[in-house]
Amino acid sequence: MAVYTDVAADELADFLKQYDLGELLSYKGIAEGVENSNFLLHTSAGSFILTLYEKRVAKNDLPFFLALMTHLAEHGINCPLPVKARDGEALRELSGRPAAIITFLEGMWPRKPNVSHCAGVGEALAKMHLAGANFTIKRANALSVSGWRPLFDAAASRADEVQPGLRGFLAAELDHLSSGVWPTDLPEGVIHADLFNDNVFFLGDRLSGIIDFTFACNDMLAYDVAICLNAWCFEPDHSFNVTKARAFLNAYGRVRKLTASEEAALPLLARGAAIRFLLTRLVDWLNVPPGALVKPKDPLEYVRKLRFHQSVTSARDYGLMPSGLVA
Ligand SMILES: Nc1ncnc2c1ncn2[C@@H]1O[C@H](COP(=O)(O)OP(=O)(O)OP(=O)(O)O)[C@@H](O)[C@H]1O
Ligand SMILES: N[C@@H](CCO)C(=O)O
Repeated sequence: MAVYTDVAADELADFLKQYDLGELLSYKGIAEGVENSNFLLHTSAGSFILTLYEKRVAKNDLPFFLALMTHLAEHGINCPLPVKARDGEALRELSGRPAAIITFLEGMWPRKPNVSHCAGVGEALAKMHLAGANFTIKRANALSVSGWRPLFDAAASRADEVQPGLRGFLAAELDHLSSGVWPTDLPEGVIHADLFNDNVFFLGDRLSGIIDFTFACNDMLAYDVAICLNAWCFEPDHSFNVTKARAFLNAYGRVRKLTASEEAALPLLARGAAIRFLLTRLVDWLNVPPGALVKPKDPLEYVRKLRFHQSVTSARDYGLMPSGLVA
């Protein structure tokens, strides 16, 4: 998260009068993250996170995110719970933004993910996919293939300022991914769609919870797997770590086995996931709002990752044995 919209102390104290959360003791903006404005609140009832939803979040989608967290928590996934105000509603408005308070989750996100973290994420992702199976509200993925072209159009004219040749590289990849190759017949369900290391908390080596459902949607389950390969299985120098990928995929497969079609589609899905994050990062890199407390993420990291996936010929390169045999 970040802070794009500031909240004054008296405004926040007034806002909290709508809840049974006691008295506001202290609060501070959270600089981490890039999407929404977030505050850590300490009240006489405990610690909470206040989110003001910003640019990429459509207000109509908020009931989906809030209901999903409740559903997942009821189905054994450790994630924050929306806090309802006295009128029974969790979704409100503050400083002109849609806003919600969620419960605080203990733990730390891993700054340097290791193989054991990757295995933990694989298991948790598969459990989340199973837990989401009977969630009835639907939300299409606004950042799938048809959502990438507008991002490209918004950044194209300045892309070469970030890296010479980037515009042509992105255009060629987008043309490929939108030429009819993108899978349409893989198993679908609720996906997190942003399960990066800063959205997974650990207590020691044990995964303690998952946060940040603001990109969650219905899409191919294997696309979520591909997002995690990008987010968890590369080193700081952006080289691919097949040991981490194998640990992640095997742990996922022990809970929910990937089908042969899902395995075969992984290289393509990983390319799609890489361009999705490359494009949102590029747009954000070129458009930092003046005065915002935010550190934009490096888009070029995803150029390297995308080039790697372009060189992959089968899921074996990600450490999977043929037909899902555990390595
Ligand atoms: N429920 C929670 N419990 C404890 N800490 C939280 C919780 N929600 C958010 N945080 C803190 O706020 C930070 C940013 O949160 P979050 O990832 O939801 O923001 P974001 O703007 O959507 O970020 P991004 O999409 O870039 O990951 C987290 O890394 C964590 O430190
Ligand atoms: N997790 C994303 C930011 C939120 O979409 C990234 O690292 O680019």
